[in-house]
Amino acid sequence: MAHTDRQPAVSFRDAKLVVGGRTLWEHLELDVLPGEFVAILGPNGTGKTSLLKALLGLLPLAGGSLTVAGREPTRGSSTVGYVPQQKIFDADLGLRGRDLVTMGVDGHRFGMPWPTRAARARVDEAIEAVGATAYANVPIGRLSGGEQQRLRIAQALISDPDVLLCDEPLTSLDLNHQEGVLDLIDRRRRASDTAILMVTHEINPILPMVDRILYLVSGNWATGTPEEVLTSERLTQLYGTPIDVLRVRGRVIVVGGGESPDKSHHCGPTEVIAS
Ligand SMILES: Nc1ncnc2c1ncn2[C@@H]1O[C@H](COP(=O)(O)OP(=O)(O)OP(=O)(O)O)[C@@H](O)[C@H]1O
Repeated sequence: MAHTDRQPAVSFRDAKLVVGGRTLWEHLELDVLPGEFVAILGPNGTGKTSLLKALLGLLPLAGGSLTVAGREPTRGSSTVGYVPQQKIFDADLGLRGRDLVTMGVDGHRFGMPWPTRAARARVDEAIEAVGATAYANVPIGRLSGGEQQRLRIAQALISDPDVLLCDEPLTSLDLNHQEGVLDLIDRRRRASDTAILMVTHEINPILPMVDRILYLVSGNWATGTPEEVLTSERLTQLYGTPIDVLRVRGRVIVVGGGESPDKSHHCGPTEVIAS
């Protein structure tokens, strides 16, 4: 549960991001409080991953300001944990899950050749916390998608970050593994007040734990609770084309009409957001 009396974990003020000469979004105003869970939605190419990169200090803003735990984001900071989009590791890669997690110690994501005894103990703890002890010494490319994802989460959390960024962490996971991964993330934010920003094309699996949504569309954006943002009126306004939001047995289905935005989504032809 978010605490309103503390400084925001993340704060965008009149923020503008330009990538490759194109303005992805601008005038963005968003505070994310400690312990808050924010889902970032929108069609392909609207700048969701780029927003995470700005938070990681990898992309500078073209205007406005951005702070993470009160400071400008810097590359490699241990304040921010990052679970990147899933990439398949080569089965012949020598890297073990344990090595991957070790790279997360103190934000040194690109290697830590000689971990100290204390670092090794932290790695063991982080691996145990995600339930990955049994396969931590197996080459990571031989593990299932869900097992790999647990180890990525351990890597992202080992530096005890204030903010956890997740880029489509549920892609290619079955329902069981989706639930396992979400449970890990949700437990963490409850136990440590970690703010979560999760990019996703599938809102339904995370709907029960989402506090707010940031919805990006073609340079425009909307923020609010799921009930506020996921309405036909709000999304029609945002997309500039008729959109219907349906609620079916607790699931949200967004249906575009005419020049529908769903063409640019990963989902089926009529469902913009659905699991
Ligand atoms: N380094 C770069 N140079 C030029 N253009 C880039 C660069 N990185 C990203 N882009 C472009 O910026 C736009 C936003 O990319 P981004 O990955 O942030 O989108 P996204 O909303 O996360 O999309 P998706 O849902 O497909 O993952 C895209 O058009 C992309 O091609």
